Amino acid sequence: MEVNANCPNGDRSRFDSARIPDGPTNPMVTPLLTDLYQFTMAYAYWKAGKHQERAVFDLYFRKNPFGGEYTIFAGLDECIRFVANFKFSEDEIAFVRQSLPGSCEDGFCNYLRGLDCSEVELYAIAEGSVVFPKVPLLRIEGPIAVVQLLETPLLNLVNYASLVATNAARHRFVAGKSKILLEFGLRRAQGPDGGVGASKYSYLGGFDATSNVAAGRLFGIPLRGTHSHAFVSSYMSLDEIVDKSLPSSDGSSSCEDFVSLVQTWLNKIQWSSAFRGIFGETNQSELAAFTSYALAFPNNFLALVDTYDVMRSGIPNFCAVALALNDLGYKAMGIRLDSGDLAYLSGEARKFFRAIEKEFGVPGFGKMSITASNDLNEETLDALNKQGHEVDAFGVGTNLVTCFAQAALGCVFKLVEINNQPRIKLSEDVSKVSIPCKKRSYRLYGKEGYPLVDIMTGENEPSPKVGERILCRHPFNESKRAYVVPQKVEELLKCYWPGSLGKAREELPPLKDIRDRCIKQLEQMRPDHMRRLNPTPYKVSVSAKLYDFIHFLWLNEAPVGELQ
Ligand SMILES: Nc1ncnc2c1ncn2[C@@H]1O[C@H](COP(=O)(O)OP(=O)(O)OP(=O)(O)O)[C@@H](O)[C@H]1O
Ligand SMILES: O=P(O)(O)OC[C@H]1O[C@H](OP(=O)(O)OP(=O)(O)O)[C@H](O)[C@@H]1O
Ligand SMILES: O=C(O)c1cccnc1
Ligand SMILES: [Mg+2]
Repeated sequence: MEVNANCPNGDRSRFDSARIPDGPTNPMVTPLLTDLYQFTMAYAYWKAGKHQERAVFDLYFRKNPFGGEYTIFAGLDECIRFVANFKFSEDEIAFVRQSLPGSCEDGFCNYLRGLDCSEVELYAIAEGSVVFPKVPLLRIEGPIAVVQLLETPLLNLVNYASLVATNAARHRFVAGKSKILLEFGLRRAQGPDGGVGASKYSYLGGFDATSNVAAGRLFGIPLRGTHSHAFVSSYMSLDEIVDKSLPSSDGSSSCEDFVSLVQTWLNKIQWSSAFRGIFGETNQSELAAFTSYALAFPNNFLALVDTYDVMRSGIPNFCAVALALNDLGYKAMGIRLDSGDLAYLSGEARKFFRAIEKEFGVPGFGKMSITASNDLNEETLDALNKQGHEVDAFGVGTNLVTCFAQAALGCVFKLVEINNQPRIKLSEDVSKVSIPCKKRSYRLYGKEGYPLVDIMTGENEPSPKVGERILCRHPFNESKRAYVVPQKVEELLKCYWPGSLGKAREELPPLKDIRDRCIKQLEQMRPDHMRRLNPTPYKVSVSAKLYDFIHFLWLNEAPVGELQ
């Protein structure tokens, strides 16, 4: 048995045989990363001798983000790493002691000293799943005081992760499967954790790569990048290039003056009848920058072409360098556009590349990759699609990582049972009434293979069966109900942390597998749930028995008003 050195409890045999996960990626994620009121409540539970009472909490959200009808669940891996390694240090205990209002008894410090999550069980939907409002993403059971302490960190680990994964999935949906999506947001992200989290969860949600080197190292996300305007404008002239030699790609020969070869090609393009009148003199400092970059990366030459003038300078300069590389057996990668009308410029660039292919007989030159960036978001991607464009890859930063279109997901953590007694939270706003009881949830699939409905049942109800008709009821609206004969039934909540129970525990899959799951699940959804404009809400329901129980409890708990 392989166990992590940070095992939260000296007695490792108390944990199940699966490996204890490493601690959270961010070392800031400690038991103190919670709200003060969780500690004051824990103290009060302890003082009242109530801290060991067995509680069940659900973590769920109430409304899908970005005006859509689906959400991607992300952050589970970090939640389990946190729970598995939950343990207070002496320093932390001392800080809690001094932070609690009034005096704190020694007994509470001793209690914190022995505290871990060995008595906690955590059930969850698989990370990367498509999920819907009101259905618990996590169900956490355990002694009320410790589970209460977990509320804020678990919400913190799930909320942004799921929001940005959903944002990424939505960008992927608009861009289409065939496009490359690059996450470029680190410089604009909400601090270091925002940046690293954005890279991780954008990849999970369907992006192909990130520019964030730390995220590449931490999570194995493919790294991609181009160069910036500073690189282009840092060059003054071709004279700056001292070492001009470049061996051919197969090493059989060497070009002693690559700069001259580039200039020869630029002349050829300039004087060819196909390009006459399109451009005159190009910017020579830009040509120097491109040439220099090609000398450094002959196999990966990609140029940012909008520093001076895309069509009159950037594109012809790029083509001259690419053709010179081609002479030596190298294939240039392409260009990046970072300003202007990206539909128009990508179309013009494509025409230019095709004309080069034809004029100089270079097969494949017309298919040169075009990357676009600059304040992209779902709307601009959609607008570009409608106009028609020739972009192969999109670099998306600010709007993706800051989730500019919606700041937070709004997951909540609600007590649904204590000491086997179901609890409900009432609200004037029906959508905010919690669904009581320790529950199971299932996804029911229809004839066409699409998920039809998610249904929650009481813990001890029999599970829905394939081919057996079941009544699915809207949790709060009496008139909304439907019979479903499922063709496939998938139980959603699986045990990811059994505490010291001997139960089997779900493995935490690698990020790449979580991403694959996300992509596959999104492809399985009925298209009308996915469309951007007025998508159809997915049905979330409860069993007839749970429906009756919710309404019984509601009436029981709600005081009857008196009219005067
Ligand atoms: N064809 C298009 N349709 C819709 N939006 C587009 C199109 N092309 C570009 N955009 C978007 O329009 C905005 C253009 O940005 P902006 O007005 O700042 O000018 P710019 O060309 O980027 O100039 P700058 O050199 O200052 O960056 C960006 O958000 C970009 O994503
Ligand atoms: O626009 P975003 O989606 O955030 O994508 C990342 C941007 O960051 C870089 O430039 P930066 O914004 O630093 O400078 P610039 O816009 O002035 O080129 C890059 O050239 C992109 O434009
Ligand atoms: O590699 C790039 O082109 C890049 C990286 C980060 C931000 N903008 C662009
Ligand atoms: Mg910009």
